[in-house]
Amino acid sequence: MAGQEVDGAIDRQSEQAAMRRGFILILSSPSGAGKTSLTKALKADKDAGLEVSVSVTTRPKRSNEIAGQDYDFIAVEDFQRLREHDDLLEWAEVHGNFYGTPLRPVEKHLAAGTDMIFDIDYQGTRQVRDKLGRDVVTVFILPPSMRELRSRLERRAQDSKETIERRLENARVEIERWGEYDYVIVNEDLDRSLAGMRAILTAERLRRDRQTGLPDFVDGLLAENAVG
Ligand SMILES: Nc1ncnc2c1ncn2[C@@H]1O[C@H](COP(=O)(O)OP(=O)(O)OP(=O)(O)O)[C@@H](O)[C@H]1O
Ligand SMILES: Nc1nc2c(ncn2[C@@H]2O[C@H](COP(=O)(O)O)[C@@H](O)[C@H]2O)c(=O)[nH]1
Repeated sequence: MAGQEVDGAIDRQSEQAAMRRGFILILSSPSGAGKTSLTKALKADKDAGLEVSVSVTTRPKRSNEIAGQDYDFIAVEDFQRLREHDDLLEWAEVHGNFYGTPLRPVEKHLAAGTDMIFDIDYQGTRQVRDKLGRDVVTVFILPPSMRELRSRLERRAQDSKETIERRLENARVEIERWGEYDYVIVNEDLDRSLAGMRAILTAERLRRDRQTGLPDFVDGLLAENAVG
């Protein structure tokens, strides 16, 4: 019996040590640098423990996209309604279309202590950082070269020639925002970039101020020491 109580105390201490506040990991980059590829790879990796935010957009669906999974594709009037009702955590006009992050799922996941990943532009990143401060971790993804960026957009073969040119023209303005981010990854090799993302996740999860159970855990440790 005494042994079980001791085991129970240890279990409770482990639970306290594991308690954490959830955070939002934001990825931004010029179009084609690899945010979606990295986000999908992390989503597929159950060990990463990340919920992916599904944005709403007024952009037309690409042939390889699934509505409700890649985006919720909505009309401009519906987008305006979401904005007016404060249903978006952030929103921006990017490459001539509107994009926004629905607020409710974010509130739900963060309250449950689940970390989330956002693929959003620098304008949205500023809004989320202003609202949520230290619960936000930001990563900027750079392409290895502008030539490779163009080649990735062309190889993806999902946008018209005009759309690709417009995105490449906007790339300079976006790249110039790199200094506003906590971490920067040059996405040359996808596996190496993924390893970098996992390292960021691990380090951020170990931050002292995110481990909300630590004070009780340490109290337990010290009490144990006093007895023993
Ligand atoms: N490290 C890499 N090496 C080679 N190709 C890559 C790499 N990372 C991504 N790609 C390819 O480049 C293309 C663009 O990648 P992706 O769609 O992930 O970019 P993105 O940053 O999400 O773009 P957008 O902002 O337009 O959504 C895709 O075809 C993807 O397979
Ligand atoms: N501010 C926001 N930006 C977003 C959101 N969802 C996507 N994006 C950004 O838009 C561009 C283009 O994306 P694409 O899928 O059309 O290629 C890219 O920079 C995304 O990061 C959002 O909810 N808010």
